Amino acid sequence: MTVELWMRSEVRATERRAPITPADAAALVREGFAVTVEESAQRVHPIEEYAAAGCTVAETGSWVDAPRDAVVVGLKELPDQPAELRHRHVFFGHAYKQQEGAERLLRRFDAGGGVLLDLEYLTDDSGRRLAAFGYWAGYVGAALAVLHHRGELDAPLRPTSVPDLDARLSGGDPMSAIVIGALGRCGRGADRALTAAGVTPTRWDVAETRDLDRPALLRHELMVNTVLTSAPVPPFLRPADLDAPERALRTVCDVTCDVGSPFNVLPIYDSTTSWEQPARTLRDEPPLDLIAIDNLPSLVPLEATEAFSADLLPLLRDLPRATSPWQRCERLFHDTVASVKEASR
Ligand SMILES: NC(=O)c1ccc[n+]([C@@H]2O[C@H](COP(=O)([O-])OP(=O)(O)OC[C@H]3O[C@@H](n4cnc5c(N)ncnc54)[C@H](O)[C@@H]3O)[C@@H](O)[C@H]2O)c1
Repeated sequence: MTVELWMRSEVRATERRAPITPADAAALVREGFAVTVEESAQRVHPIEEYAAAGCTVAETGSWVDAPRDAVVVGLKELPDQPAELRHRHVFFGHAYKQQEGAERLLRRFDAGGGVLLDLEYLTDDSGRRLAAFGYWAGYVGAALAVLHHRGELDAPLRPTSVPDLDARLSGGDPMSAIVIGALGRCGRGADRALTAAGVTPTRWDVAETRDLDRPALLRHELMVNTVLTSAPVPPFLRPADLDAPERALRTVCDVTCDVGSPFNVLPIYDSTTSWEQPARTLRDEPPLDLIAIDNLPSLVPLEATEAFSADLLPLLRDLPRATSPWQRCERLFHDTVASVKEASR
């Protein structure tokens, strides 16, 4: 049976990324998938490249009328309509941690008989995420931190490319920097940006923070946090640490952006920063600025799309066989919908 994948247009006008590149769409078509791609005003790859890859081109937003069996693939939020969702949807739903609008989204699926296969929960048997944007998030976060630290970051931020950022990073003055969460995806991306800037960072991961040496941390001029924790750990920095006389730290980039979460390792600020205002002053004298942008990979849409699509391609190939990552996703969806309904009884 032919499986139909329907890549929808993203709702947000600033979202230039896509889950599947034209080259990977071509591979899927060669392997017998029917791939439909909606037109999109902002997607980084033009629709002509998808058409040349053998995809059927459809109008923006036409997934609502797609055949019932089509699997609708996207990245970020769905539009508010229709009220009932009939299809299987693959995207980041942000619907399982009681986020704003989560219950309404789950009820739309329940009403239409559709299923959310949430990309965030597509994991291997050990719980590790299989398709993620982390590497380029860490790269952009560290790049912005270096440029800000040098007084070279212009606002508002606009989508750019890795070669452009690499060129802007090269040739500056040396600085001391630390990456925490250095062994992870974002951490390795941060390392790449710092290397492009001629900086060799101190690299900390779980082993180095077990017995946390805050004074050592504060002796770095620049810090990039890329930790992913699922259990509370002592904060790396608390507000009082920012007033320590030995603080050399001037720029913090919190790629993790767990603000408000009980697992937040940087409870030194209470709201994220943005493309319009990427940096916020936390202390005046000596200065300390924060960058905490929660949509970093969208700033390098081409590289982010290519890396994500490479992760997703083997998983899409497995979709017809309902392998264990997909089964886990589907089970989680049904369990969460059941508990939402139970809670409102
Ligand atoms: N700001 C953005 O735009 C953006 C984009 C993508 C991901 N993220 C976030 O970045 C974070 C990292 O994502 P990832 O894909 O790199 O995760 P990952 O699992 O690949 O890496 C996380 C790293 O943190 C380390 N770690 C965990 N606890 C630690 C501790 N107590 N001390 C030191 N190191 C510790 C882990 O060992 C691992 O190496 C996540 O919270 C993710 O949601 C943010």
